[in-house]
Amino acid sequence: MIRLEHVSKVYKTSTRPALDDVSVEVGKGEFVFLIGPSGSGKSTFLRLLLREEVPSKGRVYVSNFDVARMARRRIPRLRQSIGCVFQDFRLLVNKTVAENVAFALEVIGKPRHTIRKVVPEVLQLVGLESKADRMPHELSGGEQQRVAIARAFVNRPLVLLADEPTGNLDPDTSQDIMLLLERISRTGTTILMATHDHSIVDSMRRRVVELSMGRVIRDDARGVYGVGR
Ligand SMILES: Nc1ncnc2c1ncn2[C@@H]1O[C@H](COP(=O)(O)OP(=O)(O)OP(=O)(O)O)[C@@H](O)[C@H]1O
Repeated sequence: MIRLEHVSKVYKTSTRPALDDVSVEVGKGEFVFLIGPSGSGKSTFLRLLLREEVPSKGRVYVSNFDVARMARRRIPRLRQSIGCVFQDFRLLVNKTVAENVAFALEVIGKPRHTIRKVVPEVLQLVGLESKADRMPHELSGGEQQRVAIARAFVNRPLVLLADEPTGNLDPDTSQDIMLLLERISRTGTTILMATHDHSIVDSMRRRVVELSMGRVIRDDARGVYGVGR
C-alpha cells in the first residue's frame, strides 16, 4: 500500500538530508508507528506520501500512485485516498460536528443524498451521533479528535496518516483514540501514525519504524518505544 524505495530528501536550505536512503514497505491494513526524536524526518516522510514534497532521490508509491513522478493534475486523486489527522484537530470552528464531516465530502463533489447517509454512519462509528449539531468549541479535546478522525475516514481512504494524534490529549482519552484507530485499521485501512508517545507505542505492540537523523534505524514487527526498556 505504501512503499518508499531508497528515498532521500535534502531540503534546499539544508545541508544534511531530512531523509537518507529510506526504504520501507507497509501492507494493506497494517498499523505502523513512525517514531524518532524531533527532526528525525517523520513529518518529511508523511509529506512525501501526500506529495507535499518530492524526494531528492528514490521512489514513493501509495497504492497505484507513483507519487513523486505522477502529473500534478492527479495529486487531488492521491490526496482523496489518504485521510489525515493532526495533533491540533484542525476542525472548522464555524461549522457543526456534522457539517465538518460533511464538508470533506462536499469538496470532492459527493452527492447530497450520499452525504446525508454516510455522515451519521461515521459519527456513530466514532461515538458522536448525539453531538452532531454541536460546535467544535462545545466538545472536549478527545471528542474534537474523534470528529477529525470521522472527517478523515468518511471517504473510506486507503491510508490514514496520523501526526501526533494524541499529542494534546490526556492518557485515558489517548487510549480511547487508539481503540478507535484500531477499529478503523480492522476495516482494512492502512494506518501510519507518527508519535512521541511511549506508553501508547508500548501498549499497542504494533509495528514500529524508528527514524534517527533521517535513517531507519529499527523496523520491529511488534515493537516498543525504546528497545530493551
Ligand atoms: N521545509 C523545510 N525546509 C528546510 N528544512 C526542513 C524543512 N522541513 C524540515 N526540515 C528539516 O528536516 C529535518 C527533518 O524534519 P522533520 O520535520 O521531518 O522531522 P520530525 O521527525 O517530523 O520532527 P518533529 O517530531 O519535531 O515534528 C530537520 O532537520 C528539519 O530541520
